[in-house]
Amino acid sequence: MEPLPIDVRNLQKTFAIPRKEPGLLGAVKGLFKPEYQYKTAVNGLSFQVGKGEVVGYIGVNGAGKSTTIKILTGILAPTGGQVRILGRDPFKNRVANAKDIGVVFGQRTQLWWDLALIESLRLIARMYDVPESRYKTLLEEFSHLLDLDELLSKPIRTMSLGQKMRAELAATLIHEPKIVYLDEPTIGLDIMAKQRIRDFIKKQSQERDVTVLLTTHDLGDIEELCQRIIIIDNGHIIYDGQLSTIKNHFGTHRTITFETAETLNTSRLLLPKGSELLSAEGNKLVLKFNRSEASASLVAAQVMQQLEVQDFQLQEPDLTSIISQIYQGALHREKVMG
Ligand SMILES: Nc1ncnc2c1ncn2[C@@H]1O[C@H](COP(=O)(O)OP(=O)(O)OP(=O)(O)O)[C@@H](O)[C@H]1O
Repeated sequence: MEPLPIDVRNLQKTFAIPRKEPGLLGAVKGLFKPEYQYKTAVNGLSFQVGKGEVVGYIGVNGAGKSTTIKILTGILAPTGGQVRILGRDPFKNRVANAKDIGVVFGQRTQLWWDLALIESLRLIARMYDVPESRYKTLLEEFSHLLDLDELLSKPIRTMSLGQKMRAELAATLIHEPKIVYLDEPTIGLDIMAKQRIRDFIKKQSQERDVTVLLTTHDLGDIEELCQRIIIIDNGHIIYDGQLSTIKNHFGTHRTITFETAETLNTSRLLLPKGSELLSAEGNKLVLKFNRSEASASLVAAQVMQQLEVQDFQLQEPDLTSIISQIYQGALHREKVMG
């Protein structure tokens, strides 16, 4: 049986930070008899990620996300528990592990600043022993998907943020890693650039079975790419499960927008049970309803009995507000099944 891409059991990382007394005397004392204070960044994490899965790894600043990624990529050694990446210990087998993984840190580049992108890509392909013909095929594919044609001859230092990120993704995937860790891949980008990057990531996971662990504060990334999310808080996992479960549980209200044939006169409109009027302007009517009291089909049917409706749309609950409720402790107050 193939080993799991990511297998984390009871992972723990405690940093020992030297405590320094003030002044020169303190510095000298610290040299001979250092005292430490301890910070546990991750505490008892367990999760597994399968082949081709795209998992959103989210939490507030300082929750422990970067520490986890650093351990999974083999940069840091854990202080407790066990990590296996494709069956290996990533810290003890850093070289072998590096061949199978790709890492993108949103604000840092791993490319050579002064080299043209094409030269960086060629170097990386050579470092990883990518066969020439395979390299050519991938370069062509990535150029098309990430619109790299005009960038290939440009040095990284002359690129805009969005161009750099496209270059970075190409460089990360040119050796066809099985697992990719993406830390804020769309940070600071405009909507078009974000979309291109999300499409690229989606394609890599769907067509090449690349496993993706995605750290982001951009819930649009999560919404478009992840079916499953892991939420981490203060070093602990507080939720690991389907995004849809969280949405259904916390998104108690939905909105439904109707377009009517004639200009609205709401004075005689009888609002369906469990719904309230959000707005009525021209021929657009927006109602909000509580999902535990009414269903979309009932609300729609009752409105359509009274008005000539040409079209209507149901809006999904807004993920941003749901996640912020969870960050504020909503999960501690309720039990949600993953
Ligand atoms: N090298 C270190 N030495 C001491 N403490 C550290 C170290 N690295 C991280 N920490 C602490 O561990 C905790 C978790 O940090 P981590 O960077 O993993 O969080 P994060 O979820 O990635 O946050 P962000 O979203 O801000 O990147 C924080 O309290 C942080 O201060």
